[in-house]
Amino acid sequence: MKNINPTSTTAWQELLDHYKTAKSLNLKEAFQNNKNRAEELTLTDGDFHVDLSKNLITKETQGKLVDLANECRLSDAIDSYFGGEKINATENRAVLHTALRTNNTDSPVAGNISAAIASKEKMFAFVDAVNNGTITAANGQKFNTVVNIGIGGSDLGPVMIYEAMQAYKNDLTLHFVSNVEGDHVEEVLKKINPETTLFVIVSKSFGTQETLTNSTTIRNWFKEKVNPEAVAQHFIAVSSNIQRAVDFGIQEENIFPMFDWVGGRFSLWSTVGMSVALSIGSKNFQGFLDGAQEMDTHFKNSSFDKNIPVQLALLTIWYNNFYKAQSEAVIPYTQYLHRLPAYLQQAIMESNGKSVDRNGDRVTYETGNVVWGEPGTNSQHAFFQLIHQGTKLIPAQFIAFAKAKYNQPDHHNKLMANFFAQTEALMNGKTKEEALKDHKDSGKTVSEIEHLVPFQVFEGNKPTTTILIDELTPQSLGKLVAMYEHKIFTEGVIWNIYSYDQWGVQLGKVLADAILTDIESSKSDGHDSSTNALLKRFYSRNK
Ligand SMILES: O=P(O)(O)OC[C@H]1O[C@](O)(CO)[C@@H](O)[C@@H]1O
Repeated sequence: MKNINPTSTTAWQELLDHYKTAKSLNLKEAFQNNKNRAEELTLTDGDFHVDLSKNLITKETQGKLVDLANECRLSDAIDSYFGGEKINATENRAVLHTALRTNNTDSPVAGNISAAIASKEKMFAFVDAVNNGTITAANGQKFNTVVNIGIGGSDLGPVMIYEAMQAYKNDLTLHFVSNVEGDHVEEVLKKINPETTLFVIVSKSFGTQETLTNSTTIRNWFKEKVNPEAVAQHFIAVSSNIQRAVDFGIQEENIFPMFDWVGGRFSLWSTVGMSVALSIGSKNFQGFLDGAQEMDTHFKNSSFDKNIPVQLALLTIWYNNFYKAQSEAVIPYTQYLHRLPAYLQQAIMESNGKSVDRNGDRVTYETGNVVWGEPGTNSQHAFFQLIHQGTKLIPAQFIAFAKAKYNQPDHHNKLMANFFAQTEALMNGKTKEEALKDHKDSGKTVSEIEHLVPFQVFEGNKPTTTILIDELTPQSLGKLVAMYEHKIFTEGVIWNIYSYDQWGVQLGKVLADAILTDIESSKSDGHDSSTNALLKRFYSRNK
């Protein structure tokens, strides 16, 4: 991929100029002045309807942002991405999670795709055998519980999908142990019957402190509760480090390989999805992969002005680098997606939280957007106040599904009414005149009304993107997640950063190991005075 500093492009300079006038865009007026605005700024792809029209852009802004993508050679970068070039340059690896969801071996990465298909088939054979009772617990009973032991990409993706796919799950109950906190593991062990539980250790490296600590604790507990011989039937592993998994005591046939060309936070399509596949079955898991493939095709083949991930990425760049917005919100209007923001936090912030460009130089512009969110309508009763009336600009993506899973029209209509009302209200705000009108016949005095009205005026003009999808299914979920993956990729290309390493996280791991050695010998004098004092306090109170 070419290393192009985005700020040195003509398009960037033109966007800076354009911003000077564009920043006074009033959305309400823009809609009044152009009856076709919604149509002109809406993108569709099958079951996805993505309305960008309530954003602080015009067709001209969109054109200039597309120029930026072209100058940053996004097309070439997409070819390198799908073509298996080692775009994770600092780790000398290709980035081929897209190869996990295609059956088309007529591709420059046919070898990777064939390996992915073989690994998927092994996973599906296991899943089917557990689900139909061919593979059983050591006592011959059917497994009724699965515990996924993993962290980061080996946890957040599977949890998010499991929660999202509740309407598709079979009678297996899943639990997730991720945090190294002993209380987390204890709380899960309290709930399960080891005799009928399958433990899935998920660790690409099989070297992550949290996962190995939890796995060891659970294995010891299991040996005591059941018997040591039964470990072979109750513990399986997903890893790219087969030897370490074998050394841990997993039978080689029960190790499901991962590939080094799939990054942890993009691995939910691989054998990392084992627990989820067990719970929703291989057919639904295949639907999830098929949906992602649909988005891959859309991303590869659509022109940038009609390309959903590209347009979403360009909006992030517009707000982040020109409006200087500090964060963006993702608000799914369904409880099923309550873990989507947490999942996206890793995918987005671990990928694009970088301050060094591809030449190894400190960037001179903002990268990596902060992302956060919670489901609507709950979030309306929590942080929406700040989006409506705070001082910060928080562009928000609103996601909803036209069709609900259960026939509860009263609930669904109310949910959707809120979904539509919020983006409209964020855009329109409330003028002084409208606020005054609300007090008509209220019985309040003029001075009481005048005192209240300034607090009840909303500036409006708050940007939102509406993503309306037909229905939450394995297919549409896969498509949605892939949409964000390609958005992340596009942002990384334009910011000229490496999106697929995570050296900052590695540093945290090393530092924690060093302090652990101190804690194990109750040492508290090797650090700064704050850390030394905190360690002392910890020793004195942890009794
Ligand atoms: O699957 P592993 O190797 O245990 O790693 C877990 C997670 O740790 C990280 O390396 C850093 O948090 C993630 O990228 C990864 O998903």
